[in-house]
Amino acid sequence: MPKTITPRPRTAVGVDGPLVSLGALLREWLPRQRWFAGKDRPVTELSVLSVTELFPGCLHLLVHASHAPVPTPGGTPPPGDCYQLLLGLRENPVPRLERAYIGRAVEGPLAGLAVYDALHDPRSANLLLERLRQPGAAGPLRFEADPGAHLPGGLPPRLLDAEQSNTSIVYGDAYILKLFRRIQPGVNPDLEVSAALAAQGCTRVPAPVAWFGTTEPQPATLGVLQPFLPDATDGWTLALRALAAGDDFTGEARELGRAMAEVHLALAEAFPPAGPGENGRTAEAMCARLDAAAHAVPGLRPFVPGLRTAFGALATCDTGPAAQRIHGDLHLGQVLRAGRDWFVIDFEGEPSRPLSERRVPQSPVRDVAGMLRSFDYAARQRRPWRPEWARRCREAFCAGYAARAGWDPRKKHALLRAHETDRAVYEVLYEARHRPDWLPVPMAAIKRLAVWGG
Ligand SMILES: Nc1ncnc2c1ncn2[C@@H]1O[C@H](COP(=O)(O)OP(=O)(O)O)[C@@H](O)[C@H]1O
Ligand SMILES: O=P(O)(O)O[C@H]1O[C@H](CO)[C@@H](O[C@H]2O[C@H](CO)[C@@H](O)[C@H](O)[C@H]2O)[C@H](O)[C@H]1O
Repeated sequence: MPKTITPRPRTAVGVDGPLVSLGALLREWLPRQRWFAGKDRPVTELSVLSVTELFPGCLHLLVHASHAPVPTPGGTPPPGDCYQLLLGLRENPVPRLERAYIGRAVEGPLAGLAVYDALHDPRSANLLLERLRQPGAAGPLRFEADPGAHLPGGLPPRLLDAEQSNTSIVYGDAYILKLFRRIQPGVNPDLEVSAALAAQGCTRVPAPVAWFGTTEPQPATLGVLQPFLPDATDGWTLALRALAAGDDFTGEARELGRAMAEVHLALAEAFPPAGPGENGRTAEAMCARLDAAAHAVPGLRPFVPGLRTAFGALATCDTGPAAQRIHGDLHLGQVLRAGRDWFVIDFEGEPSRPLSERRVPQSPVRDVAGMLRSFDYAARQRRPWRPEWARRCREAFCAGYAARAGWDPRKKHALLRAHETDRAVYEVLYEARHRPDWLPVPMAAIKRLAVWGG
């Protein structure tokens, strides 16, 4: 069962804690947030795991949202998730913070105060940067910085309003702070991997300059500050632009393949290799994920037998490239092009998987499959959809990858197909939960992948 930070007894909001007043507000507000993972299951209880006054008028909270357990094949989903919140408290709602307004506390010691998401407030964002500039402790929170980094103060903050799994603030177009929203115990691979790659001398990944975490109720990473690439455009935007203009994207795709191979080589240097992947175990895990996804998304059920053949073929094929640390959630939105160079960001892995699982070495083919799926997503953004455009980008990406990695993903047919299928299954679940309008995109791939040879 995925690990999550779980509540201790007697701290439940609405029981007798000092935050008695926030329970009702958060219960209504949390499920509406893009980053809230349990949208498909009602919240049965909210508990406050830790509260720290970060500065006057700003509370840092770790909150656990419990859900009624739903038995599914492949395991019971976690009873809930832990989320990081920064809450601003003011006497009166501030008009310019209207979008961030959560509500007015009606009971308890905070009664009468206006409560809002403090990350929208430039004053709180500034104070947070100041905290990162001065490493040290605040209650259970620990702020740390790269000793070689000299962070300037007074950089104007700007909240990114991209649809994200987390929340990011850009400071003066020089740094970007990502606050993880869904918190699991342990070091977050986004910090762990980017720090290891920086130590390795890999310049394709922005190196962390400061970060913070908590020691309670269990050690966990809460946020990472990295250099911001001001003139960068993400691969998704570039791909859609090329499609709209009828432009070829194969040159970019080839370069991207090369860049990704370089990152994989650096990752293999930075973390001990794990030996040949065990395809049988990987196939079993893929089958279990398929069953769980089909349980949650009925539209997937007719395709299960066909999809299983891809996993069956994996179980009996050659081992393939050694398992190693990988990106884990690679798609066009995770790569940035600045000038002629591609950079790779967000090494967090698939947000719905337990951290421990995301840190396990996996086949690099998984990342290749993620990017191939992304070309398909992009090509389906236009009508009529452009299968030829996607096919050529996929070829070019693999060719660029092969030129640098020394092995060609196209020659690992069964491995690639199984990982692409597993990734499409993940996408079906992701879209069903977060963006039901997008569900037809991965479902189209599912229909294709369920037919052997398709
Ligand atoms: N170092 C950076 N430089 C420029 N833009 C960045 C950088 N890091 C992230 N971004 C922008 O922020 C967006 C969200 O970042 P990401 O790490 O993918 O967050 P999430 O995990 O919430 O999806 C990216 O799509 C990109 O546009
Ligand atoms: O960027 P995140 O780490 O939050 O990743 C999650 O959200 C992505 C969408 O924003 C999702 O990616 C899927 O949609 C993309 C287009 O928006 C497409 O390029 C990807 O190929 C597709 O997987 C990702 O799966 C999810 O983990």
